Amino acid sequence: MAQPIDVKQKVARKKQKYWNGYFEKIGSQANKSESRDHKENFGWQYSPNLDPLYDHLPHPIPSSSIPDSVMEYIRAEDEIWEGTLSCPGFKENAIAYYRSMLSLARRLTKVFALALDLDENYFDDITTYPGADLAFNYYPPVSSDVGKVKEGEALAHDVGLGSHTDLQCFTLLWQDMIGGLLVLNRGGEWIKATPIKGTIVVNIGDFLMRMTNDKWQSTVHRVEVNKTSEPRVSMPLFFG
Ligand SMILES: O=C(O)CCC(=O)C(=O)O
Ligand SMILES: [Fe+2]
Repeated sequence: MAQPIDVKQKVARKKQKYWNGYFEKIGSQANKSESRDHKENFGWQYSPNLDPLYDHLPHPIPSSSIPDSVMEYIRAEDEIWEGTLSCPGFKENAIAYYRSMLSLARRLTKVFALALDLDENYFDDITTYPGADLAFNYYPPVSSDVGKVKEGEALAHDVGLGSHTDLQCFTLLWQDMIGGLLVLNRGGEWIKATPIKGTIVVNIGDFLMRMTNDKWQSTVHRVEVNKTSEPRVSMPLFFG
């Protein structure tokens, strides 16, 4: 994110058809009743080519090895990686992280299945080609940005990322030690998800809420505007 804007715009999401690439600051608004989001991010969508489950196949995986009914839902746009090559190691490290999170997510589906009194392999068949999207979120310190806040929007109402639930089954969220993530508890109070070193936050998403007939509820959460002097980084994997 420290790259010049023209380098980042080379991989701009608006040049892509799907949710792949770089999204500029104040470019999104997760909740229309709150401010635009004071964050930028780089994200990408699932590709079987990155999935450890298919390491035994030749790469790139021939499309004949993937069912047509799956191919039509693959949203990866590999050209985004070309535009990141000026950052040595970025692509390799990003993909290594993605692959470990994908493996962890699959292990967690077994824990969830057992917790729901199901066979531990219950989710295996429906996660062979999962929705698995990763984002690197970057929340710059907002003090230097205040002048750019839309007129009429009080800073007190500004958010890093507006209140929302995640769409997929669950999210594995790594966050740095800056803090700012809030979750809404069942009593309607916003609770700080204070960062704990070496841990990740697991949020239930809307699909799992639907699949469990609302027994497990998707977590409403948001991120406060970053008023510290350091940028904040988080890395969610949305899995479903
Ligand atoms: O940055 C965070 O802590 C939360 C990110 C998030 O909720 C999202 O990207 O959906
Ligand atoms: Fe979220």
